[in-house]
Amino acid sequence: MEGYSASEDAGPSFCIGHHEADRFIAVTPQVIQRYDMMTVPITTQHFHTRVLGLLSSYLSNLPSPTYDSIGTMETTQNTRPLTVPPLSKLDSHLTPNDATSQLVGVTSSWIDLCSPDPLIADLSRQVLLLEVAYAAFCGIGYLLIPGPKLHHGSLHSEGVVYYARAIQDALNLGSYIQFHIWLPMVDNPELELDTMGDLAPLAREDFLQPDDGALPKLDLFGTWDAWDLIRKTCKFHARLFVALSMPKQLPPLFVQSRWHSEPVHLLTIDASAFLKNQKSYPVLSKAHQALIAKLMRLRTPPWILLCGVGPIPGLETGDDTETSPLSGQDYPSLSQVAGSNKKHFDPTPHLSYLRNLQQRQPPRTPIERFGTGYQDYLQAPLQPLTVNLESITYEVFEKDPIKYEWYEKAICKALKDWAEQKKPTSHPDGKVILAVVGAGRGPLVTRAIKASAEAGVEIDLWRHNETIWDGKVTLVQSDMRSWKGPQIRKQTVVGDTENVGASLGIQDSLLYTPKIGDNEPGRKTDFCGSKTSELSYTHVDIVVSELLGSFADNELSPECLDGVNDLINPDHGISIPASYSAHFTPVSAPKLHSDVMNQTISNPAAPETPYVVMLHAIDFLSTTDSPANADSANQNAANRSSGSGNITAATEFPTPLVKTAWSFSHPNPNIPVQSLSQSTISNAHNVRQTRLSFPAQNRGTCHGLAGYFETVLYGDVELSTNPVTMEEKSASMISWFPIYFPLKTPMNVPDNGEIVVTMYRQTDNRKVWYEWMVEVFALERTSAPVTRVSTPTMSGARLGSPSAESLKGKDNSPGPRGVANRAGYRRVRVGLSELHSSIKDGCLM
Ligand SMILES: C[S@@+](CC[C@H](N)C(=O)[O-])C[C@H]1O[C@@H](n2cnc3c(N)ncnc32)[C@H](O)[C@@H]1O
Repeated sequence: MEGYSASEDAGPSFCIGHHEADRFIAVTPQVIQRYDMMTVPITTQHFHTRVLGLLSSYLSNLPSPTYDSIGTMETTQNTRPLTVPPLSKLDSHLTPNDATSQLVGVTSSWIDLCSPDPLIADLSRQVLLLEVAYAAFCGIGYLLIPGPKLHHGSLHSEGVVYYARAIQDALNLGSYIQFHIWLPMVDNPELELDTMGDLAPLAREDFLQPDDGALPKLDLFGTWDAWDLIRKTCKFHARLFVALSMPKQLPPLFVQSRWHSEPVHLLTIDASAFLKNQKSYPVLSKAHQALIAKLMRLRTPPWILLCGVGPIPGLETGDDTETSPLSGQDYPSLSQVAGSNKKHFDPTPHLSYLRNLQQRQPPRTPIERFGTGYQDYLQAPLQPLTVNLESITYEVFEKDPIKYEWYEKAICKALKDWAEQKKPTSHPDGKVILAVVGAGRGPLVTRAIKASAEAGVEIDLWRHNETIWDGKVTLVQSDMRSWKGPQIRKQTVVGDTENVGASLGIQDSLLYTPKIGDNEPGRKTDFCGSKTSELSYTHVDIVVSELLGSFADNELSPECLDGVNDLINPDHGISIPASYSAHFTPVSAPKLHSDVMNQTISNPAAPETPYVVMLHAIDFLSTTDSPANADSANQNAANRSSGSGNITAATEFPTPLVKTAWSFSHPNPNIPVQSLSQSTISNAHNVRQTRLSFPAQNRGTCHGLAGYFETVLYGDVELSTNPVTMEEKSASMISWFPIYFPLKTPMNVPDNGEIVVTMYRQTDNRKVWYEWMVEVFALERTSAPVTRVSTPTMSGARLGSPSAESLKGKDNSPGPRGVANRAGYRRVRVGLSELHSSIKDGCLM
């Protein structure tokens, strides 16, 4: 944008904390030192030992579990409550003090809320709740809760519901505390190790399932699944967040993008995730840097917790060496090191690295700067035909660095073509008659005048006339749908009595009357008082409009332009835009879902309202990249490179599969003749419907649809908000945020599933609204896989294995031509949403 310099953009600031698994000292403001915050265990080793002792003596007196007469083991006999007594003085170092606001409390990791043994699970629950209650008493505002244990012998993820239920209790107990569930990015059973003193191995054999010998596998979405269950059980609680642990080897980008859509408020980075540069300083790989950069651009950027990076200098080691952290573009710059005769010793190199990384964050893009504070913020749609926009709103529109440029380019091209093709104009003088309809404060008029000068083609411009336009423009103040068109003078005599309004086809009172001194010499007299000429209606050669909404037609551009359709020169007339189309793709959007649910309390129409929203924390459920190939290849490359430098495209999240719902073109030769016997004008020709299928490579939850638009202004001049084409067609355009169609109830999507969306644009001739419905399908094998490759059933797909790659739909094919027809498989519908309708908040015509 003009006048913008990257240096003005402070970029995101990093809040960095220190975590030590066994911190023995009481944390005071002096201890925190150069960090922004610090973790502290709620209870001590003393408490741990006390609970283990209690359990041990209890178990030694407990007979082996037995089934009762009905055949259940969940009896009082087996689950007799063992009560953990309240915390004593030695059980916690924590006391309310001045540092409390900078502390993140950590609950015990040795408990096992998911244990299949009800005794262990209940004991764990008691420990957690005692700790939460004590943290609340001390005024702790943030808690880090170790995530659920997912593997118990051959049982997998069985106890997560118990864990979730305990978290729900904890949320009620610590009513001012923000809870962060600490999770690895993927479920890697090999890394889920029990350590000395853990309760998990104490689960009684009787409650475990016999080992089936099958080795548990790495599950890329295993921990996300657990999180999904926890937050659903807790009804998307507003104080429940993710603390995400960043491993040394990052998972594929499609897993990263899933976490990016979740409320990750803490990002933990272990010392082991760092690489060493040539000078043995800790640095992060490019892939890690890229993920951090993306997370830091979220509406609520996560705090970073450095784990296991050594003790706090001077306090936990007795070493109080103080050296200012290194800084520079390339951390740590070799020249800095080489050129310095002072020996650097940095006691907190990981922290210095992150501070330096913060300074190297790329400047925000124009749309990010423009949309600050609007990320993932739901905005109610406009009523453009019934509510007048305020000047400030226009001022915001007019800041767009691309839209007006592109309109000028399109008008210029259209004028040049007109002249080159020697097309007759609607004006007797040969001027091209151009009307800007819906001109707002007139920026498109200014652009039309510039385009005319640039193309060297004279125009007769209809809109409004102010001094800056040098009287070149004719203003008509009316709804464009009641305008009868421009008028030209014919060389015959007209009577004095003819009034201006009649000549323009609208009421006099709606006309702009130039003040004395306005640059319109004799215009009024000329216009109606000439005795030598007569005014008659003529056509418009080029109609320029910008009536587009985030979903192209949602602000009723089709209906408005229908109103001027007959005014356009029938032989050569042009509309800029010539056409526009609506596009969408299914998304996981947990934050938007919970916001919509909150709004539903006061507004029952909320879950059936399409919202304008700057989408950030979302994950595309259907993508065009092959997760198995492209992503992991990119990922490996990105993981290998280290140090500083630019973050490359190899770290981009997968490209969404965005399909076209429908389109509109202008002028429209197919508007049916309206019946004179009807009091209202039929709008049936602007109804649309579509049914589109989206292969979903990975399991997830569909919360709604992300909608976009594309428009052809003229020739190859196009605007787009579609994330797939925006960069190529109109990068940096800021005028439109996407649209979001919510689902009342989120829908689970299985791995290799398919999402089919049916959508309508409806009208009752008074308003326009949308209806949408989502179906989810799983693929079920009906016979042995077919190895022969035969005719593709959909573009980009082959018969045979229903791998994510083969499920990709690059075309716009709807459900019936989607994955269903693959030999050896059939589609099984596993989910069906209700038919959502925005009729209550429909756009008034
Ligand atoms: C999105 S704004 C665009 C304003 C300006 N052309 C620009 O690009 O900055 C659309 C404008 O069209 C006007 N508008 C919408 N429907 C109209 C109609 N039926 N007749 C006249 N003006 C209309 C609105 O009031 C608004 O000023």
